[in-house]
Amino acid sequence: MTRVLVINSGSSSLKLQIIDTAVEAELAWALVERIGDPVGTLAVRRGDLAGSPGEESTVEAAFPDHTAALSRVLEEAGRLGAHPTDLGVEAIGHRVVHGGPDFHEPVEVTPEVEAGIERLELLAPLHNPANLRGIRVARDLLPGLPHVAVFDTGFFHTLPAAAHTYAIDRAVAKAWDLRRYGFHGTSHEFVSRRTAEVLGRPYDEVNQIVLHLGNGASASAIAGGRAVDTSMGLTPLEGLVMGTRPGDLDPGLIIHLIRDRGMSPEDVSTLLNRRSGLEGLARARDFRELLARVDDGDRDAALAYEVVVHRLRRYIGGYWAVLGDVDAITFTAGVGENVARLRADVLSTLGGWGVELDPQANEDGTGERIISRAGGRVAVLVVPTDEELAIARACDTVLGLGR
Ligand SMILES: Nc1ncnc2c1ncn2[C@@H]1O[C@H](COP(=O)(O)OP(=O)(O)O)[C@@H](O)[C@H]1O
Ligand SMILES: CC(=O)OP(=O)(O)O
Ligand SMILES: [Mg+2]
Repeated sequence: MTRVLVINSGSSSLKLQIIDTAVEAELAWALVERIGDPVGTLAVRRGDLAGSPGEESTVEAAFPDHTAALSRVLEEAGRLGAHPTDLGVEAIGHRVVHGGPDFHEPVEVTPEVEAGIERLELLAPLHNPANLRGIRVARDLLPGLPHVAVFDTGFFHTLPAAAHTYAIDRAVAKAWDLRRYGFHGTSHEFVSRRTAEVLGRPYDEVNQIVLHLGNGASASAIAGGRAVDTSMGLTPLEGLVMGTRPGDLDPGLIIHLIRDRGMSPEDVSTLLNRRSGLEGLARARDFRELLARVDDGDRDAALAYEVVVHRLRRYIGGYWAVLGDVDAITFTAGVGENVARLRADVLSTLGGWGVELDPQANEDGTGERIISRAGGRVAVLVVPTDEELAIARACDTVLGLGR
């Protein structure tokens, strides 16, 4: 039996799962949101253990920081009989967003690894500081267990040079490791492997475009199992329009704001990381709120939606040309899995390229499925991502637990 606690620490959230990797079952699950706000929420659920029904506990309270959030999760989990110690957890796996030039594969966290993750905080300010906090808090509260870091950038380590190179002075790029790294790689790999399995084809024979549309959003082009392009770059700012980030923009805009408009680099970082995307265009906190406002006739929301659709089409078209031929387009993550209307709108111009949705499968189905018309040239799928399961499997491999 191999049991792993997986921790995905966000800037203001904490997601946990205890997974039995031998049977790939989820034994417990927890989510804390709005850490640092006056009132946050916590939900803990115990899985269906040995036939006994799962139980859930929800709490509204202030969680001043990640330590407070994790200790409360452990307390509630203990009440439900789902404390990591009760469940015999042997290792803790962490999602770490930026692996920089040094980390490509999942690794056991040593003091050197921790220092490396800390050095990368500047490049992923929404993510790496929280990831590191998650590692430290978990070590304090659950001493004696090995920790494994799994990097979002790992899967994109093998991008061809043409796709990862910024066309700037090579010496500058080399001195500071400035290149496109790509993120959400754990998800793109998991989802693209599942896509091939659902289609019943060998992974290395399928050309695919994966659209991971969550709070952060990214696209990837995968040719026969190898990522050949992805939309995020040196940082998770580049590419698609996201919840609070703009995706692609002219770097001249940043120079202009700092040099001519009196903004500090810190102001610009806040603008681009927290006050752009859906939030900046329409003051929408998330995609559900955006859609509700579009339906109410809100013009800012309608424009934001159009910008999202336009950008997605541009990436799909670009990746099609990079791949030469596309077998499958797969949607995943919170928005990609749940918003049928966005999937239909984005693909509506691609009928001539052999992309045709089955409206019923798109709108009424749930979970993992093919949503294109039977017999069409290009398969379109929804595949729920499971970064936690992928991280738990990586822990097994790194620590040799399953043997
Ligand atoms: N049923 C739904 N309908 C519309 N949007 C949804 C739905 N469920 C989740 N979302 C959207 O998904 C996004 C969060 O996706 P998720 O993959 O959980 O992001 P992250 O992991 O980055 O926090 C939010 O914009 C949320 O509004
Ligand atoms: C890299 C990234 O943007 O992650 P998330 O979607 O969790 O914010
Ligand atoms: Mg996510």
